[in-house]
Parts: sequence; C-alpha cells; structure tokens
Amino acid sequence: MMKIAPSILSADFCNLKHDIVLVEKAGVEYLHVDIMDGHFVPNITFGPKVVADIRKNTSLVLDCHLMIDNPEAYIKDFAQAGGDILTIHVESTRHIYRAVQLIRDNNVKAGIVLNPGTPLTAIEPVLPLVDQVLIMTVNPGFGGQAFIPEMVEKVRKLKEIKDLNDYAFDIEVDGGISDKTIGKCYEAGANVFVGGSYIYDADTPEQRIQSLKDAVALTSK
Ligand SMILES: O=C(CO)[C@@H](O)[C@H](O)COP(=O)(O)O
Ligand SMILES: [Co+2]
Repeated sequence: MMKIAPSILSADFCNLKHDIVLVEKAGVEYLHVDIMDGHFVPNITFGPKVVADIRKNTSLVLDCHLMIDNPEAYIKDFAQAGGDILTIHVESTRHIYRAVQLIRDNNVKAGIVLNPGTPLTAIEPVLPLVDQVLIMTVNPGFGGQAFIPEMVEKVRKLKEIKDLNDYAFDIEVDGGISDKTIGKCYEAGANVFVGGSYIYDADTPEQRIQSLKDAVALTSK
C-alpha cells in the first residue's frame, strides 16, 4: 500500500493548521513531522508540545522523524504527545536495539532511519523489530535539497533483504521527492514517500500530491 507523507517542515508555521487540513483533504495518509535539535543536524524545529497541538487538529498518522541526539530521552514524550510512528536515526544512539525496544514499549510504531552515508548493515540486527525503515535521499537537516540518485540502489537492496526474510516493514524515502524522483524509488521498493518543498512550495499542493500519485501509477503499469 503506497502512502504520501507531506512534510510540514516546508509548511507555513504561522498557518500550520490550514496547511495540515489542506493535505488531509487532498487524500494523504501520513503527516511527516521533522524534529531537529541543532546537534544531530544543523537546524532546529520544535518539540513534543507542537506535536501534541498538531495531534489535536488532525487524524492523519503522525510520522515523527527524530533528528536528535540521545533519542531515548524523548521517546516517551513524543509518544505521549500523540506521535504514531517514531523513527530514530541509527547514527544518533549507541544503543539502537534498546532504543527501538523502548519505542515499542511505549506502544507506538518503531522506525529506523539511515543517513545517506550509512550502510544497510548498520540496521540489520533491528530489522525484525521495526515497522518502518526510512532511507534518507538527502542529508538530513533541511528541506529543498537535491535527491541523491545513488540512494535508489540502497532502497533496492533493502527491499531484497525484506523479501528474503519475509519482513513486514514499510520502506520510506525522504528528501528531494518529486514527480521526477518518486517513480524510481517506487520501482526500487519504497512504499512511503515524504514530500516537503515539492508539495508545499507550490500554489496548489493538492495538484502536487496528485502528480506524485500519478507518477507512481505510471511506474506501476
Ligand atoms: O527530514 C527531512 C530533512 O531533513 C525532510 O523530511 C524534509 O522535510 C524533506 O524536504 P524536501 O526534500 O522534500 O523538500
Ligand atoms: Co524527514
């Protein structure tokens, strides 16, 4: 099942509710929520309070991408704030297995994410435990960056590992996703697609969402 996850990093934070309702009405499944701490990545966004306020205003699945050091310290807070999926970077903790267990213990879905420079071998031990694997297709920290084409092969290899072991996790891609890049990722095995600037930097985000869906449908034929 393919899902589109608009990233509110590119939304207007003074009109956040409007920008969330807009994509919800356009028929997306997820809302991608980027949490940045100014340490793990060179940018800062917001914390659990904003996630809790978003939760009160939408029934979309809140797909929380934690770009923070020591994520263990905040997992409970983001789970209680109403995050549905908490995705943590394998590079952000020394104890990835324990951190993934902690997410599951908080009764939310567990995701794991890899920077472009991190090999798939780094996450193999936790693959049986996770609901989602996110392959970064840009360096994390900012919206509007160019898609890194080499990441398509990483998605393909991950899909092979998934099929070989009969794992059930979703494969998500994040960064530089547009009508030009989504098809390659879908064809390689991704089924959750984050879209930030491509969706929100347009006059008609609804049309951009439709064009992403159309590009996937074309690839499927
Ligand atoms: O996690 C991140 C950036 O670190 C993303 O979720 C961005 O929000 C994607 O933005 P675009 O590349 O689609 O503009
Ligand atoms: Co993200």
